[in-house]
Amino acid sequence: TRSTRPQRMLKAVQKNATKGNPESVISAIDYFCKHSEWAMNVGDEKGSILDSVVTEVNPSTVLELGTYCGYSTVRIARLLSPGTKFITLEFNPANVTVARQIIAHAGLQDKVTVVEGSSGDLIPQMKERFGITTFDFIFLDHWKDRYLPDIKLFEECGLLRKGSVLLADNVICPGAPEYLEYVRNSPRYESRYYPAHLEYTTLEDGMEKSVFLG
Ligand SMILES: O=C(NC/C=C/[C@H]1O[C@@H](Sc2ccncc2)[C@H](O)[C@@H]1O)c1cc([N+](=O)[O-])cc(O)c1O
Ligand SMILES: [Mg+2]
Repeated sequence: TRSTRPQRMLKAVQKNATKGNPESVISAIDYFCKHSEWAMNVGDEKGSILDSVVTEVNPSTVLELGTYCGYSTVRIARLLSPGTKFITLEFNPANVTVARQIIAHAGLQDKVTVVEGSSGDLIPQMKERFGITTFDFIFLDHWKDRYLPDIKLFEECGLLRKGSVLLADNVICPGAPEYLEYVRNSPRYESRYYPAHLEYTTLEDGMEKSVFLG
């Protein structure tokens, strides 16, 4: 049967990227998406914004929602200090399989744990299963209608501390209007919008950075 887009992306990485070289994995995926098949990776423009926020926060604990093929996982993991706890959640087992191989090709398999399951089920398990008390940095890039329920879940589970940073992809396209309304109007967050474009296109998109105030 026909291969899937994530499988074809993995093949492109294995063919064109140097093992152990995260930059070459990032470039190979961006090249594949620009010249072969569009895919919903955060991309190079928004990826640079992600890089700058991760670098600024220099987190000790990181959570990513929506691994997909591992592109943003590699972008984040390559910037982390040794000993940082990084967990990424992915619902689709086929994506887990591809992501783990792309992360391994970058040589970053020891920097991140890819957990199969849905954020709604796994967020309440973070403390007991992974010994996490609070997250310093959270990247939201999964189902857009899960952004709002999941940020509320973080609050309920006591997983945010004063200064925790949440960065959300796609707040314009496809959009997460209820999430935006919440973080921009809640007195418990300081929010800032980073304008950009939908990956590999000229369509408007952007990322919202929200700092939990405690
Ligand atoms: O739909 C988008 N992203 C949803 C991503 C979903 C990913 O996360 C899990 S869902 C899940 C659920 C619960 N917990 C963990 C993972 C899916 O299996 C997929 O791997 C999207 C769409 C566009 N676009 O242009 O259409 C552009 C983007 O940048 C996007 O991120
Ligand atoms: Mg996205």
